[in-house]
Amino acid sequence: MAGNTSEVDMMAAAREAQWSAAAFMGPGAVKLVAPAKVNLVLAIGARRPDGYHNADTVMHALALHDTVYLRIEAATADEVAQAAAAAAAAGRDDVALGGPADNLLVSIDLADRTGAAGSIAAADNLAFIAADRLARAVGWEDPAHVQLRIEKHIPAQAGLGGGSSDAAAVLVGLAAQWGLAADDERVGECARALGADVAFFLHGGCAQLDGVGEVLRRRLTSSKRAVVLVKPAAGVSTAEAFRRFDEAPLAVPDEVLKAIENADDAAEVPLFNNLAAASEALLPELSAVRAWLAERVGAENVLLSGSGSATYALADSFSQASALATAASAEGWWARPTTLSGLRAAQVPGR
Ligand SMILES: C[C@@](CO)(OP(=O)(O)O)[C@H](O)COP(=O)(O)OP(=O)(O)OC[C@H]1O[C@@H](n2ccc(N)nc2=O)[C@H](O)[C@@H]1O
Ligand SMILES: Nc1ncnc2c1ncn2[C@@H]1O[C@H](COP(=O)(O)OP(=O)(O)O)[C@@H](O)[C@H]1O
Repeated sequence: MAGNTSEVDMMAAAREAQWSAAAFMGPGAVKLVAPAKVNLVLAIGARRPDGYHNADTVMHALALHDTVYLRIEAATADEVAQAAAAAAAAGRDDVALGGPADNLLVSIDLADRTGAAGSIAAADNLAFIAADRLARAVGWEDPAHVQLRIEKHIPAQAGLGGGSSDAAAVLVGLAAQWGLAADDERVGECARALGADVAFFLHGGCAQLDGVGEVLRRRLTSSKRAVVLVKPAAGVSTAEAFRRFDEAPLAVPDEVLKAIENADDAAEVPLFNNLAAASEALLPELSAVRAWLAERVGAENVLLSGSGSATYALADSFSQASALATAASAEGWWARPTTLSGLRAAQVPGR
């Protein structure tokens, strides 16, 4: 039985390697890095009439990242329409049609590397929504097949911004492929409209944002400090965390706001998150993760990232982060050692 399983795994791995090489080598294929983030500070304020909350946040990119491959194949309008009809008839949900003239047939191959495979229909994938929105914003009407392969190392519903970062990477990749300037304001507008987290990933590193968390205020000097991420199997829905927050909103102490304003360097930012209590109320296991980490690195170095369900702890060294990840895995939690980083959603040079 064990022999069979490993044979099957090897076949799957070989097929996947072949698929990947065949589809994404050669002209027109690009490789993009889509980093995760943590919120060093998440200071949630008042609820606005549109349902979103004012948020003052300091985000930091991580070395942990998804990898997004993008390949565009020119096609005729008829070919796109026929392929879309065939995919719909076959009930395929890995393909979605977008663009201002229904001119982009986007296929998404999601390869899970987190060990917690979740399937997302292409039409719901933020990577597709990003492509669709950007094509509409710039009036890109050329018919084409857009092939995306997303290797997911960032778990979903973790507060690590994986979906948002994939979306930012697609914006960056398509903008380059379509000859838009790197700072074309329509790219930034699409990012801000896609969700509160997407805009950060266009800047990356360490940055302070306000608005609902999508408006860049300023950049801070980034850090390379080692970090361990620990996440229970269950995720937290961001929308639900905010609903719970509204039942008992927690104010942000003035000292926190002052400390953010005075910090020029990520290392000077005190960790703070007034959404964490709402997420802990939704998922009590988060308190256990927090207590477990606090005992090992001190409570001041431990925080829930965004709405969770990943908690991060700043470690003294990468080997300490690795040892903590091993011990946390033994508790049954998903855990990874990584570092804070200066990464942003970007094309890998030479690809
Ligand atoms: C809380 C934060 C902190 O970085 O991150 P995550 O934990 O999701 O990673 C973000 O503000 C989330 O950003 P993002 O994940 O892009 O959320 P969105 O899709 O924009 O919003 C999901 C839902 O959360 C609520 N929401 C989000 C942001 C905000 N400032 N106020 C809100 O009330 C809204 O109900 C919205 O419908
Ligand atoms: N490319 C994607 N990767 C992960 N999740 C995605 C993606 N596109 C859409 N989603 C949806 O968005 C939800 C939240 O995204 P996620 O990356 O988990 O961010 P966060 O935990 O930071 O809010 C997921 O539960 C999933 O349903």
